[in-house]
Amino acid sequence: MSDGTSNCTTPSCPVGEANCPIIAELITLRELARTDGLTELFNQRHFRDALKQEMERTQRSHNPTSLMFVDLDFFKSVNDEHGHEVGNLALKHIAKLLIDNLRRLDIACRYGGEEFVVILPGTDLFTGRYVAERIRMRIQASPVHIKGGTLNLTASIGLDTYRSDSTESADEFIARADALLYKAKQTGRNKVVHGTTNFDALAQINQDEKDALAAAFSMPSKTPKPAKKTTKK
Ligand SMILES: Nc1nc2c(ncn2[C@@H]2O[C@H](COP(=O)(O)OP(=O)(O)OP(=O)(O)O)[C@@H](O)[C@H]2O)c(=O)[nH]1
Repeated sequence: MSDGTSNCTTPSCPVGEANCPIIAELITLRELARTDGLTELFNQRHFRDALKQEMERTQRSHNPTSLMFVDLDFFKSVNDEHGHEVGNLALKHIAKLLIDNLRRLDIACRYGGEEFVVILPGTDLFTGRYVAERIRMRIQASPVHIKGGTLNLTASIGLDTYRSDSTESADEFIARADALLYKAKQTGRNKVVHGTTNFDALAQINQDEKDALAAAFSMPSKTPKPAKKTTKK
């Protein structure tokens, strides 16, 4: 996971002390200011800064940036049925699952409540769809272990991509991805709803490349072949 510090300078001690306690405290404070206390993911404030930075990078490099909103389904009932502490445990479980299933350079944040947001640098919509679908499936397949049993969770995901020909602001990009999450909620939950793109480019990706991509994300790339029948002797 990216530490998102590429545009931050490390403060140095004005009198050159090697283990300066003030600088150590400054660094800790800076970490706290951008971290969500419960999940230890980045907080919304850091998310906005990081997103702007990645959008600028897209403009310079022409590499797209994808944005994924992940919102747990019916989370209120988790709190209502099991209590706030179990709800907190579930949020921490999801944070860890995100970290475990993303690249180091992806930027996972807690947007607020039971809503998470992930910036996927250098990721087009096609690849983003694999990532989002994998996250959705992993959440569904990874129950939270609680006292006396397990707790099954699902999430709805909205996904969209910012390209170098886009002229929108960070707020507009956020609103676009968030609207897709809303659509996922409205149309049944536990699903990924993504933006539209010119998928003509995808026609240029051959099946081998699609298979490699699918394998990297542990996703089926094509309809599985029917299993061969075995004849019992
Ligand atoms: N345990 C815990 N619960 C939280 C926290 N932040 C928000 N919540 C709860 O998350 C729940 C969100 O409920 P809703 O906004 O109704 O969403 P939902 O029940 O997930 O329904 P949908 O999103 O429509 O599927 C509320 O009960 C909040 O109290 C937190 O830090 N800890």
